[in-house]
Amino acid sequence: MIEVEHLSKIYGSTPAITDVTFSVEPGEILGLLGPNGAGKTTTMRILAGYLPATNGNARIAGYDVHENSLAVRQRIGYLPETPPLYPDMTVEGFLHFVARIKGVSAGDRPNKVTAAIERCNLEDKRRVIIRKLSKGYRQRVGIAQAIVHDPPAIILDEPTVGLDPRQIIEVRNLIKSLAGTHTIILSTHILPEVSMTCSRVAIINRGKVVATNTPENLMTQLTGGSGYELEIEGEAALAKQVLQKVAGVSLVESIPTAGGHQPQENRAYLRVISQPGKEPGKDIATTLVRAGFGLHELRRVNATLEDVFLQLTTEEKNFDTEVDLAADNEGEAA
Ligand SMILES: Nc1ncnc2c1ncn2[C@@H]1O[C@H](COP(=O)(O)OP(=O)(O)OP(=O)(O)O)[C@@H](O)[C@H]1O
Repeated sequence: MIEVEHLSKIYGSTPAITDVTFSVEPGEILGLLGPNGAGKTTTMRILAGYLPATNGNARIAGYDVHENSLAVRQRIGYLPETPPLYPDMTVEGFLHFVARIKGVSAGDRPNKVTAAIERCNLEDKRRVIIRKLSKGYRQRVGIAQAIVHDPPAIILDEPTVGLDPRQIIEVRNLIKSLAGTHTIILSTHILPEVSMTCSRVAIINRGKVVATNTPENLMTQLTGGSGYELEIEGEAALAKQVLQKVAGVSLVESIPTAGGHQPQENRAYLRVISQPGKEPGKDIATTLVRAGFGLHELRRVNATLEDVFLQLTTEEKNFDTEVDLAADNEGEAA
């Protein structure tokens, strides 16, 4: 439904995005996740037809966003970072206006406006002037204007930014309810948002897509699955040597402490990453005890999306792995 190929944008001499490639299948929610300045807004503005790319191309429902920008605009709903609202209009009046400029016929408009109002839980605010609405309600009106013409694709730039926790949950649920019947891209710099809302994630850093996959696969592929945290009595370097030989162990590293406890004297703290699909916990315990180490704690820890994100966006050396992953995905999508 959405195909982005080798997209680049250079502002003057500053590259904002470089060779961005990803695709979104019908009915999917793709999260574009990246730190501030990563290039999320630039990518979304190009997709929405508001900004020409310097290189590459993007298609929505088969239409090139640059060459067929009118056809694309009719088929997408776009919520920019700041919702484009007319504060002196009522919610209903504004949605009628948007429906008209989006090409909805006069006969269809009342039904489409009512459907958007219901979908976004705005029934109580139908006749309220937008200026008088809270930020959360304004955001809902922003989403309502994006979906009022019932577009197959929806592009949402940081849809929960500035909302309170309750409003965030409501907006996330609303977005999830739109999946299936709509294809959605949302941008965020909030990690839990991606795990909670999106079926796939494209991590973007310094203008480049460094990984694209489901949140679960990213965690498994990039961190090698789950692992264990250990608190032991004995020489850490020796314990590492012993554990490295245990079947199913891929990596052993020292950590400052385990389980968030205060580190104690004469104790060593280790993190063991297991190979995907392996559970070496029992053998780790047996091996350590047989080798004469005191085992105070062995806890299973699952890799989080935060681990993956930090690995991808802070360590330059990991970029090779990331590019491979992105390439794997392109292969899958083709
Ligand atoms: N109009 C512009 N002129 C020059 N540089 C720009 C312009 N717009 C964005 N940039 C630069 O392009 C890069 C990407 O910006 P972009 O707004 O796309 O990032 P973002 O991921 O959306 O960030 P944020 O989460 O902070 O909104 C940044 O380095 C930014 O400074």
